Amino acid sequence: MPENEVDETDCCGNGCTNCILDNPPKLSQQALLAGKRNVILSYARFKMLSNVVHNGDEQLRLLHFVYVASDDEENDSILDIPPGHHVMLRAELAGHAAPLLRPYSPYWTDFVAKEFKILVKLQPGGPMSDYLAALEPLQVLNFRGPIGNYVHDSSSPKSIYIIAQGVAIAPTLPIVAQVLDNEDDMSCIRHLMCVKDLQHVYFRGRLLEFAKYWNYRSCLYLAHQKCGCGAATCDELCVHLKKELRYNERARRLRLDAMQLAAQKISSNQNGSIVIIAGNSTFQRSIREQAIIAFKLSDENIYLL
Ligand SMILES: Cc1cc2nc3c(=O)[nH]c(=O)nc-3n(C[C@H](O)[C@H](O)[C@H](O)COP(=O)(O)OP(=O)(O)OC[C@H]3O[C@@H](n4cnc5c(N)ncnc54)[C@H](O)[C@@H]3O)c2cc1C
Repeated sequence: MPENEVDETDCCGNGCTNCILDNPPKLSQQALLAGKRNVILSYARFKMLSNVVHNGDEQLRLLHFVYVASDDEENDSILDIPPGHHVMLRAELAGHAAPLLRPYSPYWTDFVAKEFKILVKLQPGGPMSDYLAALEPLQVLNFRGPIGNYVHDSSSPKSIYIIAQGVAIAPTLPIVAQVLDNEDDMSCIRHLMCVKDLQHVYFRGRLLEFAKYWNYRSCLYLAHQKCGCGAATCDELCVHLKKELRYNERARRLRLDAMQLAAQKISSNQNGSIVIIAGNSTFQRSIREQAIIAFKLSDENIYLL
């Protein structure tokens, strides 16, 4: 059986937007070109290198994994998880008759060293969360992928609107980096983060590094941020909010809606626009509707991660 083939037992049953049954792990173009094998196409063993608390929040963990080769394996492989794709974690847990499957979206991958990192928000009482919370370095887990349908074509520059909710900012980072790291890519990015307040903005330093590029701009939408100005809403021009922001950070104390999205419209004349939405399914549905109103886009230009 081809190593990227799937059957019903590969589905986690959570109704993911990009279910593995509709998006089986794709053969890697880069691996084919390099004459190498992508190690993660069927379940592969990955050793955990670290399990680190993020942003001072015990419920948030940065997990780092490296591929474990078998003793007789030749060194003819790579790890290709393209931006915007996720992987499936399979774990056999005590008290569960069948293996437990949960998808996770890497925010960093090393193609040659065969390593990747994920940001995990532990869900209270969730079986995979309990398992991951207690994981010690050197424990070995099984992952498979890459799963997804987002493809970026650098030869056709676009206006790219990336809208992320909370921790789902993580899988959007490689999508941004893919554009900014290629100086021939003329695409322009608007990276819009929807979070409760500034405490819940993750990878803030990384966003500021991105902001050095001419074709990138971000904005934080803070639905419940308090501000000394006492007004119902304000933005980075407010002296009180500005004190809480880092250099050049842009923020609005309100929810992102169609009107706010339209105000983020990129003025340059690109080959069309796409919208990428990362977050839970309720968020994806709601932002998709707002994006259709704001940018008059059709469904094929909207990617849900
Ligand atoms: C494509 C995809 C990519 C994902 N990538 C990541 C990732 O990179 N990092 C990450 O932490 N999680 C990610 N998730 C969610 C992850 O797969 C698990 O659902 C999560 O870790 C909880 O698993 P669990 O077994 O502990 O709890 P479950 O038994 O699945 O859930 C326990 C409780 O938490 C609730 N819950 C589960 N997930 C969420 C959520 N996101 N927001 C609010 N409530 C929730 C459930 O409704 C339930 O009440 C992704 C999900 C999808 C579909």
